[in-house]
Amino acid sequence: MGRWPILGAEIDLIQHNLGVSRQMAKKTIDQIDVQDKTVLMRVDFNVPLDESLAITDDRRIRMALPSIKSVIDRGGKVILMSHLGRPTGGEGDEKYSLAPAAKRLGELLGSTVHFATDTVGDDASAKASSLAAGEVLVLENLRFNPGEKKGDAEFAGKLAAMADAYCNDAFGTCHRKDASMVAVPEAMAGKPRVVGHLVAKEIQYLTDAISKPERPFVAILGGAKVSDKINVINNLLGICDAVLIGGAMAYTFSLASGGKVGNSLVEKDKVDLAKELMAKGGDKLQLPVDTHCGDDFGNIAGCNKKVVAAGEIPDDMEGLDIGPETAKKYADVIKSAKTIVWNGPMGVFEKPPMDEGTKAVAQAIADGDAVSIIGGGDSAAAVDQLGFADDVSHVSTGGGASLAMLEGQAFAAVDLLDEA
Ligand SMILES: Nc1ncnc2c1ncn2[C@@H]1O[C@H](COP(=O)(O)OP(=O)(O)OP(=O)(O)O)[C@@H](O)[C@H]1O
Ligand SMILES: O=C(O)[C@H](O)COP(=O)(O)O
Ligand SMILES: [Mg+2]
Repeated sequence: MGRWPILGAEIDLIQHNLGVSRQMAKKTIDQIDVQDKTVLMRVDFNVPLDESLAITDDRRIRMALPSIKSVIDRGGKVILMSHLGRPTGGEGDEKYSLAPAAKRLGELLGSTVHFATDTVGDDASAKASSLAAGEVLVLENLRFNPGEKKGDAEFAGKLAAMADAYCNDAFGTCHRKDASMVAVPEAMAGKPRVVGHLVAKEIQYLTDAISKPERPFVAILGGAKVSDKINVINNLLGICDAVLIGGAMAYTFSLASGGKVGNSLVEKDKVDLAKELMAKGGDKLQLPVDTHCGDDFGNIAGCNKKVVAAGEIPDDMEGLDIGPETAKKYADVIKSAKTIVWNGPMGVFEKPPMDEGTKAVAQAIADGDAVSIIGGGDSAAAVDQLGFADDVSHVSTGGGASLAMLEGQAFAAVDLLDEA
């Protein structure tokens, strides 16, 4: 691991962008008068749920508490809005309800939290207008309304009309331009539009940590959102010294190098991009050398499983984790790093033994002495569940959002808010 090339121009660009769009001080929720006022607060309650719809990691809810308390403790009313998952508008969407998140919030606050079964319909309007000072209402999943993803102005106008002020405390969603992130605050021009504690804290931490990273700077990328996150690799190659690939992302690369991927999750339309990235990345882009695969995703504990060389996954099997050789190879790189950004588990960590790759990476971070930032709903759940949360420097609530920051992307959802 002797070579750590740095592309100075790309670093300058990132630092420039971080400097311009992140360090502009925004007005915070604590700085506005909320007594008897209604605050419409966008939070990211997109929490991981198990098959019985129990929340497996409530970090995103806990991290929103300071902003919610800031309003209710000062005699204000809070209407919370969030998305959960990616409902398609068809059968089975019930599993994306925010009802479990509203219930958990009530437990954490130790008070009744009202829940509306719609977002801009009769139930939401009735419950919003009867809200008393110090009370909280959670609206149903914003993405049940197609207007949310489309940034629809009419949908946004109805949400905006419910409140006297807007607060963005949804760090995990700050890279999105959904209606609740951009069109709603736009529709509330003239009323206070502020950031919450979580957004302020995350942006500050990530700006400080990644604007001048101590080197070697290693990025670890995995998880399931391949088409969302594969594009970021191009930029990561410019600013990091090594980029380690795991999770489902790995199989698109395998396909690009002519390997056999069986039934693995792949994005065929990203194969050309994967080829370009491999050519650009050279040794810096590190791919798995072996894969732990299985023949039944629905029954991982009981199915046939075996470790094969990367690119040799049998036709009736799928890749579910990095193999032990890859874990060892990645652990060596991680232990010599000084800054680490990790988004996306190395495998299906929810189902042992496919948690082994993720565990090995987490252990290597714990054994090393790098500043480590783990981002993402499921990645945060993984480090918590595997017992490593205290060994990382910062567990960010944003996966895609922290990667977007790393790219130096501007957040329209933050830029349009009031300045302090
Ligand atoms: N080989 C694989 N095949 C299928 N799913 C995988 C594989 N490896 C990891 N996963 C799944 O990826 C999911 C997490 O990916 P995701 O990209 O959502 O990460 P995240 O940390 O939640 O980031 P974000 O906050 O951006 O969603 C986990 O549920 C895990 O089971
Ligand atoms: O989990 C996340 O990264 C955020 O909640 C955003 O979700 P999305 O990727 O579905 O927009
Ligand atoms: Mg996720």
